[in-house]
Amino acid sequence: MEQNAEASRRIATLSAHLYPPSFQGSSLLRRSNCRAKGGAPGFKVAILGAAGGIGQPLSLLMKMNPLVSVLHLYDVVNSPGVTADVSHMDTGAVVRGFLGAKQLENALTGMDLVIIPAGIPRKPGMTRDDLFKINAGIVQSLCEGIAKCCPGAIVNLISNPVNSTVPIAAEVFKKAGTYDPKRLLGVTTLDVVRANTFVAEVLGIDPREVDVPVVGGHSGVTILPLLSQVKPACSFTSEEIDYLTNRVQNGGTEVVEAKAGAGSATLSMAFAAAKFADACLRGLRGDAGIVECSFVASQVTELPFFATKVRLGRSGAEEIFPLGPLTEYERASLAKAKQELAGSIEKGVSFVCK
Ligand SMILES: NC(=O)C1=CN([C@@H]2O[C@H](COP(=O)(O)OP(=O)(O)OC[C@H]3O[C@@H](n4cnc5c(N)ncnc54)[C@H](O)[C@@H]3O)[C@@H](O)[C@H]2O)C=CC1
Ligand SMILES: O=C([O-])CC(=O)C(=O)O
Repeated sequence: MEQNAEASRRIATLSAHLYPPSFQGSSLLRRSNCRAKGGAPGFKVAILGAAGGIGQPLSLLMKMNPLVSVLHLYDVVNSPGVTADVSHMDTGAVVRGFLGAKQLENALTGMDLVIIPAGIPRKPGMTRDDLFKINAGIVQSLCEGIAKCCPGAIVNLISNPVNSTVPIAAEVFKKAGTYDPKRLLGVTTLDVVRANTFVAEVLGIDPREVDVPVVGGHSGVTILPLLSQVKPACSFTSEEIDYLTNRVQNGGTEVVEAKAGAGSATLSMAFAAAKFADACLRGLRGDAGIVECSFVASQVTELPFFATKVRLGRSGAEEIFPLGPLTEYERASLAKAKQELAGSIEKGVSFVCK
């Protein structure tokens, strides 16, 4: 019996490779299903926008994550190539590729975690809000697919402007009757990653030892590093506070300008997204004490969405931590952040509710 099963598994694997790597037919699915049965236990993760500047290195990093058993790579272009490439890595996750809107539902069905880096990036001179026109519609249609095919999945939203795309996603889920605020997380990890790096440089220590809470949102003055709450405990001069706050707030623009028209942060963003996704998966597994900053539905301020530290658990963002004591400088920055955030959130909400 066992020998027969093993023989048919091998034949299925071989015959799947006789077909061109077309993503239209069922040959790919047959091959994947065959391998999935023997796959490692773990979570099912989809990346939407997997062939992009962020999507490709993120696909690589998620294929390396031992908590991932199945990895679905979806894009409107080039996903077959990225899938073939990543699928040759000898790690546990089974990789399947999906191309174009007709395959979105198959890409999403059964997923535990959906990561969304789909959408256009900035060029020099643009703000993140300039991306709204195109990215709002992309996020809306992808979230409609999530509501239909995997309404219980955790969603990690990367597409900019995050301050507006997270409210868009929330409205789509509300309309579909599937909204669970705990499961919708805007990814602001890159702000924390940058803050840790820049603070470590100033302090002359290893960035892996530094933890800077970054609150507010993910654009310009809405990005607020709380330098009074850095771990390990330390103090900064007012010049250092100005320098660090500005550098973290403009980290994205620094990369956009350095890339000179070739896009925005992709590699550091893939690193940050993989770090955040791993934290979400460890939370889903039931690990205790998983805390990350994220832009979520929140009652920490009067705004409906705000980034603060959240505790990640089996159902997503299970606890949202308050801001903690702020300095006068931070209180003034918070007021500016809230003013800009309010407009960006409203813009996202009215895009869906218009
Ligand atoms: N949250 C954050 O901290 C950060 C967010 N971003 C944002 O991430 C987004 C992606 O950036 P990059 O990867 O550099 O851009 P990219 O242009 O290199 O890749 C985007 C990918 O999305 C795909 N795409 C477009 N429409 C799609 C749809 N309807 N369904 C699925 N895929 C679709 C494209 O085909 C492309 O492969 C941008 O909006 C960017 O601003 C970038 C860096 C940091
Ligand atoms: O700056 C951009 O456009 C991309 C981004 O969000 C970042 O790098 O933080």
